[in-house]
Amino acid sequence: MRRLILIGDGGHAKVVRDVALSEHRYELTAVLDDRYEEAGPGTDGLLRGPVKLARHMLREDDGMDVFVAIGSNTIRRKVAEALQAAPERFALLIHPRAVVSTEARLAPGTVVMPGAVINAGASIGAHGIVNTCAIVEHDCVVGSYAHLSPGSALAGGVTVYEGAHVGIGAAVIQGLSIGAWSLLGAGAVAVRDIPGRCTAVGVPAVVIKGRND
Ligand SMILES: CC(=O)SCCNC(=O)CCNC(=O)[C@H](O)C(C)(C)COP(=O)(O)OP(=O)(O)OC[C@H]1O[C@@H](n2cnc3c(N)ncnc32)[C@H](O)[C@@H]1OP(=O)(O)O
Repeated sequence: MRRLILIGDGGHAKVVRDVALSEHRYELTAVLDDRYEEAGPGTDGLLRGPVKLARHMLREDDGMDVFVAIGSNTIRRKVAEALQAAPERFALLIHPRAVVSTEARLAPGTVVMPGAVINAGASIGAHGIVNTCAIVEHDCVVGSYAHLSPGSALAGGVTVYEGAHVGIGAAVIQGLSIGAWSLLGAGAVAVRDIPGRCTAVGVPAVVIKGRND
């Protein structure tokens, strides 16, 4: 069984940890987060320590992989890039009760939460989050560092560009795109393409502001 370092010890990481354990492919070894200044055992016996330990641990142990379990798309990218690890050292975590087509492609560093459905021809980029019960219909293309929140739905052939966040319960009708690093608000319905680096809300979704983060 390979060993796994989880980076991040917040709410999202709790759920990622459940997914990792439910797959029985990994033995969880360490939970690293910059809230910990020193390395030491946590109450659960796992190593706790700052994120900077990860690079050394990965270098020293070929049987160890890593997963960046940080909910913020921008921070997840920053931390994943700083690790400078080969793509295959980033775990791909899929909950056993997610439904993923054999004709879908998922990149390393991505997590698929329970109840999510990813249909044929869809692809999910690296370090994505397909959250609880999200639906990714056939032929969708989801970029790296994107987050599809719980209960969100992409109809067929939707493109979600890098770093975009589709809010909880939001929907995108077929063939449209959500621009890079944009946020589609909770419960919104996109009926037109949403440009990059903006926040759009409502039904139908309209852009309310730009985003610089
Ligand atoms: C497991 C997990 O927890 S995964 C995380 C899932 N989380 C989400 O999906 C959160 C998505 N975030 C949202 O929907 C947020 O409300 C945002 C990002 C759209 C807006 O947040 P902010 O940038 O802080 O804007 P703010 O709260 O000031 O709202 C701006 C205006 O938009 C309205 N608004 C905000 N969100 C929405 C929404 N989802 N739908 C409709 N209108 C909205 C506000 O009422 C406000 O209107 P007003 O100016 O007339 O008063």
